Amino acid sequence: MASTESLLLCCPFDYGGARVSQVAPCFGRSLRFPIWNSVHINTDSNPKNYRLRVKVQMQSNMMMKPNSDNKIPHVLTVAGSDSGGGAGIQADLKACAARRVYCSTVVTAVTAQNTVGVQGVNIVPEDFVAEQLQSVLSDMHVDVVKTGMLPSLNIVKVLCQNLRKFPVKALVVDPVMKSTSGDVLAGPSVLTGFLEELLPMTDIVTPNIKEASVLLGGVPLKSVSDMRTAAKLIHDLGPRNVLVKGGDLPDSSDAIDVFFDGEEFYELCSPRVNTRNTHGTGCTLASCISAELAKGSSMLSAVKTAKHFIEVALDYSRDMAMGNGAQGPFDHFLELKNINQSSSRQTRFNPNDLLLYAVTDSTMNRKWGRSIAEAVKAAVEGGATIVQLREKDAETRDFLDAAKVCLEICRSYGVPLLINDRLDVALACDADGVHVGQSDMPARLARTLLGPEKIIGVSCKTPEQAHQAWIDGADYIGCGGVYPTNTKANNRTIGLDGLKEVCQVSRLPVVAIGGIGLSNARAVMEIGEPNLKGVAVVSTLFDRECILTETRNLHALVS
Ligand SMILES: Cc1ncc(COP(=O)(O)OP(=O)(O)O)c(N)n1
Ligand SMILES: Cc1ncsc1CCOP(=O)(O)O
Ligand SMILES: [Mg+2]
Repeated sequence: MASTESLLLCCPFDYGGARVSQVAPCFGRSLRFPIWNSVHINTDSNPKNYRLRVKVQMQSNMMMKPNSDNKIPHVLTVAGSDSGGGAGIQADLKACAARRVYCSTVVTAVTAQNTVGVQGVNIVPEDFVAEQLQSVLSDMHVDVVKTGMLPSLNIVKVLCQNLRKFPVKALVVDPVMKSTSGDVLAGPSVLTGFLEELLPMTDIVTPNIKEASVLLGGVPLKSVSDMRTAAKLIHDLGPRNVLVKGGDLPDSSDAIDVFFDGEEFYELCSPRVNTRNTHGTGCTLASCISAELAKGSSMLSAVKTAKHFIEVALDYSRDMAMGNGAQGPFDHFLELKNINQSSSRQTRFNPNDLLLYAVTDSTMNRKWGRSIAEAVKAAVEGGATIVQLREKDAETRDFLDAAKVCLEICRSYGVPLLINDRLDVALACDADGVHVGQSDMPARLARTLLGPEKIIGVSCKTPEQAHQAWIDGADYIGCGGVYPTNTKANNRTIGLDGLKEVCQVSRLPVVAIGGIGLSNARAVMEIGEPNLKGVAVVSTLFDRECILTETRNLHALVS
């Protein structure tokens, strides 16, 4: 059995698709929770019973990092305490810690609560809420204030006074009115405070469909179309952005949230996770949005990251057993995996990185007598903006060694490095992500195994595949082959029309691939689809004498 600092993994292990069940000592039960640091592969004689021994260390990646102004990103949560630890202040603290942001707390109420329901509420007098606000805001630099349970009108007023006195970068309002168990946490008088004072100061408000209905005087919300209307009407109440959460919408296999920024609507869609452990999702989502804003993200990107974090956390915790009630808490700390603080990629995926996507090929490198690392170095020096190691015939160990060297090179240029097909190699070397095709590891599983931060690209030839890639949590689509190519055998060509069709339905950024070179790259980039972000090329860079020159030439053409 595993000790407190090591986990024993016993799994049928297949390099194309690692299936993992893991004994997690902290919970004393099985949990899917990919925490990788170092992996010792002990190949015994029975290939079905390979054993991976995984040592887990608390890593420096759990530390907070200062923003460009040299200040630690800081969220102040103004919310109620949940004695059960699943929601409220406790969820906010865990969410911010998981997103590596400092979190201070102003407690507005103390609830006696568990997985069954709310047994009691003790409201903190408004003077003492004011005292807590004064203590924090007068002393510490706070980037974002996030509100949860605001149980009295006077508390709302005290909060608004303090926000006027101590302005912050953003105000995130989770208009908590009922607990997950249905108990009332804020009565109708509070609504007046929301409508008259708080919402006009708010940067984003995150109601679920019941809360959206209350904010709008009781109109029922039954469809995504109703959610869009509600988002618009709530926006008219003053907040700059609105996220109406559709998790409770009946008859939907996906969790669809509607985001409205005053100009555009976005339907943010993720698969519904089948679990009882959803207590605290609203608090966590708002806290994650706050944390990302505190780190400097744009609003839409903060919302997307937060939504993805929730999806992955719910998925990891779907079987967790805590309490006897109908709704359990989930585990926020899914991210204790090995990211070396000093050298890891620090920002989330930037679609503009797809501009000039260099994909390596071992046959071409052999032909020209160079190592993978030499080829990668020349490509990034020439201006490649992202690199994929596509080493179809490499031995695992050689591939891993080469990947580590290439990762160092790419990191020193700030260029993301992805691994083609091989999640095991990507995990083992802590690459920035993977690219998978339609017959490789499904993107959804890749997301579960790699966690929310890694980049996942999926090959798509059709609009249906593009839609699925979005649902599965991919970051971008590789679309092709656009033109005929000798690099990938038996690969159907879709032409510029096929590329256009995929771009038009894709909610993800797209990179075109297949037969692209100096003669046609401009035509590809000029198809006029805003989400086509770049070209991915193999032979045009790597089946040439001078990779550096070819990359420079292509870079000049596409930028
Ligand atoms: C950027 C990019 N797009 C598409 C592919 C093709 O991936 P896949 O369909 O899995 O085929 P293989 O590369 O594995 O042969 C890609 N590699 N990169
Ligand atoms: C990997 C891949 N996927 C679709 S086409 C292709 C090969 C692209 O290679 P090239 O740029 O040499 O045509
Ligand atoms: Mg593949």
